[in-house]
Amino acid sequence: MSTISEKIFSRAAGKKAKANDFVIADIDYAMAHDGTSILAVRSFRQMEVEKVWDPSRIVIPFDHLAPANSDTTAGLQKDIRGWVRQQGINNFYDIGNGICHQVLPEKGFAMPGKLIVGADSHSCTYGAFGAFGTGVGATDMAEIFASGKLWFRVPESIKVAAEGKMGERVYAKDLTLKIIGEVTASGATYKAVEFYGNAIEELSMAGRMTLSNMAIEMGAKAGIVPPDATTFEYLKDRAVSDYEPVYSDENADYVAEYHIDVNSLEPQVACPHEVDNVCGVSEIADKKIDQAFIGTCTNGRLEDLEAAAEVLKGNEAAVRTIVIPASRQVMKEAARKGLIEIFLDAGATIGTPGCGPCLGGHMGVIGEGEVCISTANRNFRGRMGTGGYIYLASPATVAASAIKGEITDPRNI
Ligand SMILES: CC(C)[C@H](C(=O)O)[C@@H](O)C(=O)O
Ligand code: SF4
Repeated sequence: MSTISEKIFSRAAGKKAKANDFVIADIDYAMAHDGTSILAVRSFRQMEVEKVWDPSRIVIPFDHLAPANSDTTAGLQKDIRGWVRQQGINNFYDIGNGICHQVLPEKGFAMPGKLIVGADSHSCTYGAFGAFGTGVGATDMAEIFASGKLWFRVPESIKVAAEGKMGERVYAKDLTLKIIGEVTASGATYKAVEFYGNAIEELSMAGRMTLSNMAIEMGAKAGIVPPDATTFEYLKDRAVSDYEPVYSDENADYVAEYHIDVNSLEPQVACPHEVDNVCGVSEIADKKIDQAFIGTCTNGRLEDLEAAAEVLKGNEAAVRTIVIPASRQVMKEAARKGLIEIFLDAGATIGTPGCGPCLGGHMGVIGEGEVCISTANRNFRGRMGTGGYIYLASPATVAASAIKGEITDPRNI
């Protein structure tokens, strides 16, 4: 009896794999972005291997400091562009294409049953497609570049079941924050979380990506949604290869189970400086903010921008508000649907698709003592600027808070 993770590792390792086994697995797709490819390529060069194992399985998006914010960054990015050309890596997505965790799914690399490894901690996002997606360090990525393989300890699994009907202006982000509050920031350390229940099944792909994206915030190695008709529909005309959906056996082993009732779930907020410091918006309403940020690999998708625009339409933001679509594709659709105009009319600033100020590099860093409400996935101390305070919430809650200049329940707009 096997879990999804055990089955994926059994295939990738070419032998039966059970939780806690050590295996050497073949990687289906490997991703490194501008931030981590620099270190991965440095290590790869030290290994004195001439050619990467398979250029068609490597994806390099530039998103973290893109466009470059300094001459140092520009030089490093120039070097990687040269390396990508020299290695014949065609899946290179330069500045403005968007955030790695949006670009890979959009381009059809995230598929059920695949083992997808990224040099970025939020590579668990690909679990939304029934893949085993996980993050590794840059030196591990260098090994993958060279051999296409990496060692793993097969994780044990946890089951999270969410049932019920979510109320108006309550979204996947609220459910995700609720789950993290219950499981805690370390409650799933090195475990694969599998998500079940009608509340998960009813989520769109965008909602599932929000959920899987934040699995790492519980310490999880992966956060997997079993693939279904919603998944297959998204992948139609998009998947870059054949794929084989993988499901857990009925009596598979889980080391823990959580049940979440979403019927009475109110919009949630994660307060500084821990992601599991979660409360209902009513408990923190009226907290003054200095900045609102809508974007990131957690909540910068079309559906997120639609939810924010619905709240912002005809209103004016009381604080500086930054909107950054997760990808060029998202931005294009947002423009076509008139969302960009709604944001501009509300006084918001629109940024180049990419990570933006999410990790405090550029495009909206906050000052000492300032408060930002953000749709991102991390509110760690200093992440968006030294001495700053970050509150995490859904795009609708961030939009409502932008209008009022204080944390606001989107159902009250
Ligand atoms: C820069 C990168 C290594 C980092 C990560 O791995 O997650 C970043 O994307 C983040 O969100 O903090
Ligand atoms: S948007 Fe934020 S969390 Fe996502 S990859 Fe970029 S920096 Fe990391």
